[in-house]
Amino acid sequence: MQLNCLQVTNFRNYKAETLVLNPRCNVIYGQNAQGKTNLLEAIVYLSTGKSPRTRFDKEMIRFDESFAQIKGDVNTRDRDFVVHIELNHGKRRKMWVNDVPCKQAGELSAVFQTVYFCPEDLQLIRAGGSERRRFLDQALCQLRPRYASALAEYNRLHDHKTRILRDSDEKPQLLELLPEFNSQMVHFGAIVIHYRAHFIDKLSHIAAVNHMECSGGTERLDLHYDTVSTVENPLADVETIKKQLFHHMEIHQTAERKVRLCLSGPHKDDLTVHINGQVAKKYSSQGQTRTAALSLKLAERSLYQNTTGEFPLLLLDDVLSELDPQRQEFVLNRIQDGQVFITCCENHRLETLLDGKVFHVDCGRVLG
Ligand SMILES: Nc1ncnc2c1ncn2[C@@H]1O[C@H](COP(=O)(O)OP(=O)(O)OP(=O)(O)O)[C@@H](O)[C@H]1O
Repeated sequence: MQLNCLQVTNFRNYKAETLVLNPRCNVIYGQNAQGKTNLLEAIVYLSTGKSPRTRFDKEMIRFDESFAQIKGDVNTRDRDFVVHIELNHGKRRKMWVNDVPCKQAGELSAVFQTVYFCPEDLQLIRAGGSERRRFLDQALCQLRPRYASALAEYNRLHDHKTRILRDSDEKPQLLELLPEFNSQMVHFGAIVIHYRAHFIDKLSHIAAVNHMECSGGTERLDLHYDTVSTVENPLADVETIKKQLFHHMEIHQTAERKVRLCLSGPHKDDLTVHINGQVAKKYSSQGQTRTAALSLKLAERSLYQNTTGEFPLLLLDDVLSELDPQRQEFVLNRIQDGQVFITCCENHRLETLLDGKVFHVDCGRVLG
């Protein structure tokens, strides 16, 4: 899969730019704050309908402009697609694939997929469970449309149930709706757990191999899926998970009403990471954290390739300069296939190493 051409209009600090891209490697270089990450953000947004940096679409519209557009010419499964998104202040965004309007962002991921890696991804190992859930969700939503719709439905129900519990003093009659909410949440929650478990199962094997190799054969990486305690085997079929999830909700009903919070369901899931038997979040060094985050992201990329037969676009935002020579070598060896985008502050040896094209970015202009 490859992005042949990217057009941005009024996107972040870009007025109107068109980049004709290399099928292998595209190096985007420039001083700080010139617009390198903005271009990667545009590509991620085009493939997922989500920005890796903000929840608010309006932030991506150029200051003092009323709209922004991103357009990409994509080739995948030997077919050409034009993916197009328009953002407008005060209006819903619009998305098209080959001029056909899209209802959901998942329709974009059906055309092309991206794996984005930036220095903040160290938080994947260091931060709380929400960062790792975000990683799982972002990866699975691109890979499995059924997961994306089950998750959206689950989140909608969860928000609604949270409001009912929160406002239960003022509107106690709404508590009568909870059994219906619980049964719906169990239905969609079981699908979410099922997909997460299978994804982590496959990811853990590839990530462990990556980590072992990247650490020079000295470190063992283990991933473990932590979900609702009554779910005995998250790899089981959806019906079995449903029953066990339902049991958990039942035994937490009274407590939920008391603390007015949703205490049961996969919204509290986590992916625990161990390095040589120790919890990475607590004990890993900077280097181990970087290696583990890298191993996970590159495993995500391999998994896409195993599932779809094509490599997703790999976007490396200012990460190589943060890595020591051994890890740089590891990354560069791993990305000899598929299309890659790399941002950096200097036009260094990458172009020759990976046989690609270099774009110099300066004040929101692409100088070629
Ligand atoms: N909506 C917007 N309209 C106009 N300019 C914006 C908008 N959002 C961000 N910018 C500008 O974009 C620039 C940052 O771009 P970006 O994050 O791509 O930089 P970068 O080249 O990746 O820098 P660094 O190397 O420091 O990471 C800033 O100057 C910021 O003010």
